[in-house]
Amino acid sequence: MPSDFQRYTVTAALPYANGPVHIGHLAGVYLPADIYVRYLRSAGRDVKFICGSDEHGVPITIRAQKEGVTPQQVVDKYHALIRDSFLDFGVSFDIYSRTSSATHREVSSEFFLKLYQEGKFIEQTSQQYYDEQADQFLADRYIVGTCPNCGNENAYGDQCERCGTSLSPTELINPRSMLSGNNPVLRETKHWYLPLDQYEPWLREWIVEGHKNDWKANVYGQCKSWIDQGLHPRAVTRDLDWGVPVPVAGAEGKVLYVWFDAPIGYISATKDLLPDTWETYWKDSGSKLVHFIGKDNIVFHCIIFPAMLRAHGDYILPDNVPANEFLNLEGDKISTSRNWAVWLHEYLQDFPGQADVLRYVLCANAPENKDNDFTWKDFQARNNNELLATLGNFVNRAVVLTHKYFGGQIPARNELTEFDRDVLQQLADFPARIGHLIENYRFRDALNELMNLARLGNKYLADTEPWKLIKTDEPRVATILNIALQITASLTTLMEPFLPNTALRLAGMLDTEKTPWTAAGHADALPVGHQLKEAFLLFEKIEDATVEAQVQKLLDTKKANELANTTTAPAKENVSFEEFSRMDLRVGTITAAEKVAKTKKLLKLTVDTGLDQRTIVSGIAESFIPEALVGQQVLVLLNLAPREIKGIQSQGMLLLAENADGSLALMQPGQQVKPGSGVM
Ligand SMILES: Nc1ncnc2c1ncn2[C@@H]1O[C@H](COP(=O)(O)OP(=O)(O)OP(=O)(O)O)[C@@H](O)[C@H]1O
Ligand SMILES: [Zn+2]
Repeated sequence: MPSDFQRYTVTAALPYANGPVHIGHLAGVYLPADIYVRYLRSAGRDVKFICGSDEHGVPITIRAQKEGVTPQQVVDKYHALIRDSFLDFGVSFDIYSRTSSATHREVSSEFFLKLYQEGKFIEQTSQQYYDEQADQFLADRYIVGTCPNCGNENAYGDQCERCGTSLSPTELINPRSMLSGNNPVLRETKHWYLPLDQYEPWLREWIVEGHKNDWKANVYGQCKSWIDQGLHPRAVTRDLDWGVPVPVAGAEGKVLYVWFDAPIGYISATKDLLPDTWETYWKDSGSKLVHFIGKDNIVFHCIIFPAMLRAHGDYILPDNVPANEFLNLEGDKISTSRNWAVWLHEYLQDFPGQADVLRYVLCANAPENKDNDFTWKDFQARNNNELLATLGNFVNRAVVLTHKYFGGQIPARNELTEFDRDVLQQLADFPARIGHLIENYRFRDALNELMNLARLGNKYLADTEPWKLIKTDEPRVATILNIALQITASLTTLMEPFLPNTALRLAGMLDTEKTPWTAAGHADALPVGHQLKEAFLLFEKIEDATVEAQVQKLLDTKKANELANTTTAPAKENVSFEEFSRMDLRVGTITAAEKVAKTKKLLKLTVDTGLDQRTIVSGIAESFIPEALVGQQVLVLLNLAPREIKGIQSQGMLLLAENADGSLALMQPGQQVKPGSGVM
């Protein structure tokens, strides 16, 4: 479906600058956006790729307070980290701006002011929660309480993260201030609201009627359900001191709501990029606006922001919002606060030069229509079995054989067989097919088609077996390798949106320039006699140990989270001193230790108690190696009634501390003491 748009304005969700980028962000938003844009550029379209950090809002001020720094310091740190890791990953933004910039303040203020002056807002005074100790209104996440929907005791003032319900602070049961922990009081405050209910008929016509067929089912479905439920006026200002000040008199101490200012950030970033011509990309109906986002941002990009743009009147509306579902990690929801993520900057450090492997895996497994799971095992398998065994192997064979038989020069194509013609015809069809899929936001299918071209190449070489023919029919081998190399040249062009670094390296090996999309699919991309550079491997095998180390890192995180979450057991009832003194607690020295046969947990210990050498059976085999226990001093309860365990008479008990993860630690005297010393 070749479009009649003259230019494209492509945005990717502004990352919130209170944490680094993880693989969920990439798979959901930045990678598909980058593939789309790289393809459009290759196809010769006029496109601007816009992004930047979202730097306002309550989570940032809360984080700053916790860390004892200013909000500006928080956003400076994460803005730089996010910007640099995107760059290393090859996300080819035309601009990566930020909403704390002067341009943004100006553009968002003007936007608000125009709507204000034209009477597009409702002004409303209402009762809102106020923390008297902190002397502050409690916006959004500054207030927590019990969710009226699911009973979660830690729901936020704007949303319950457990059941996903969007809330207003006054709906919370038993509200508490995040600042002081106190119960807040209600106070009057004035805010401006965008009356979304007034836009409902228009939104219904534009989305429910107008985009039924071209928007993704998950996006369309969510929008329709929001509209069907009925829309309500939404406050676009907050009582807060971090953000764009509300630019009207009498609004001191108020800022624009972060979800009002953030999408305007796309516009201000475009203005930063193109101070003179930015308006063409936002106001000319020949511009196609596409927002790449994850599913939790759908309502903001499909309902609220379009209503804002419509209220303003000068702007175009998004042509499509191809939102993705969520990527999970090893079966669990990715979470910044629980550190359950593969962080982009860490990946780039752990896998230097292998950004494309992650790009490949995240695209092949992207959550396009449903939530999906990233596992390290799948990562390894896709690298070793697909990138290396299919794509890398084909290219390597074609180039190595050409060096071996023809000194690295493209050999002449001689008489063609039926098979050759068929393969060349198939080759010719790939660019349009892949391009069509990308233009329809079907990136997984597009990548699979790219791999189908590599599979075609592999099959062609496997079926024609040039390494066998070389002794008898050199002209035939020349034809075969010529065709294999034409496929390789097309692969270079067609892989660029997905695997830009590999495309560059392969172009180096073929000694060609970067070619436009239209140059792919041709039988004469590489002229006869053209000299290739030396062959090298495009992909490396990823070993078991490498992915095991990554899995271990996640297991460590899981353990740390469990430890942090376990609650200390409640206190037991009091005992009298008399009861306590009846216990004969002593220091003993372990003189021998061995595993009890046919058990997993039991060790048979011999302990020197000062009175005797006695046998104690203890369930500690999973925490200690027997040899390491010999010579250790331990606390022993001597007069615990003897008991037979697995046929062994056990006399007494070792005292141990148990960690939340079940691991055990010996209770030992702080220094060596005589065996049999009493404990009191
Ligand atoms: N696991 C995920 N899978 C797909 N998309 C995601 C995922 N996590 C976040 N996104 C998307 O990435 C974009 C940027 O996310 P944003 O910076 O707002 O962080 P977030 O949604 O708060 O994520 P997190 O809570 O993990 O930090 C948003 O459009 C969001 O929908
Ligand atoms: Zn809930």
